[in-house]
Amino acid sequence: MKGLESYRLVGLPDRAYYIPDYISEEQEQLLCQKINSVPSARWTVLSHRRLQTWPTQLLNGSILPTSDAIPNWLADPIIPRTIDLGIWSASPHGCANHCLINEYEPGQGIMPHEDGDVYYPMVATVSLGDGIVLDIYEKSEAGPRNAVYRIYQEPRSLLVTTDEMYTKYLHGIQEILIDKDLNSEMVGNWHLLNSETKENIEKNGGVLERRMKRISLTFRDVKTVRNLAKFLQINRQS
Ligand SMILES: O=C(O)CCC(=O)C(=O)O
Ligand SMILES: [Fe+2]
Repeated sequence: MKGLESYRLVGLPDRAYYIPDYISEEQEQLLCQKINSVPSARWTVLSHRRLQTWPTQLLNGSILPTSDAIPNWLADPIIPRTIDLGIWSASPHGCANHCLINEYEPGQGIMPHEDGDVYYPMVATVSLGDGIVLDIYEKSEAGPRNAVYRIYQEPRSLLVTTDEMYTKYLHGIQEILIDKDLNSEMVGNWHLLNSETKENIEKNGGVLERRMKRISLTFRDVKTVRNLAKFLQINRQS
């Protein structure tokens, strides 16, 4: 893998990076197997997607109540590679300590939103299964907005967003079965996509049907960590 700067998305606000084929097909399959073999209680089922939270859910939506690491089956080789790329070099723990696994059926998505200041402003997203378009929106008080940028996430890719891309823009995935207008002008990471992906999209006139489940692994560094076991001990002693 080359240095991070070779994967920079130009023409988009500062900063985003896209690395195709970040993991292998074997690694993708193993991850899918593991994700699907956890106890069903591990899934939080929402109306438009379901998700797993590792190593555990946040307390009050802001505190990671454990110093346990993300399990190896989920962390390897993804996190060590992100560390090698230097993306956590300025983050509070120098590493991702939290991962959300989102699963979308074809036609499902996530409303435009921002991830907020609970996390160090950096997200590393690995995609599994189907490809999908991530839309980037300007923050606006006024009604419906159109995406200002679009990023096509291929399976096995890594997308990194940070700085203004994290703090000043919203991101979302439309709840549609067919992504349209996919071309070099509309898709901010077009130059970094696999040539087969581009040929396939061009052959279909810039249109792609979502046919399979898509799973995203979003790695972040939660700023506040409390070791709850220790905390309870101290409280019991006092
Ligand atoms: O699935 C994705 O790529 C985006 C997920 C997301 O925005 C989130 O979990 O906050
Ligand atoms: Fe998000």
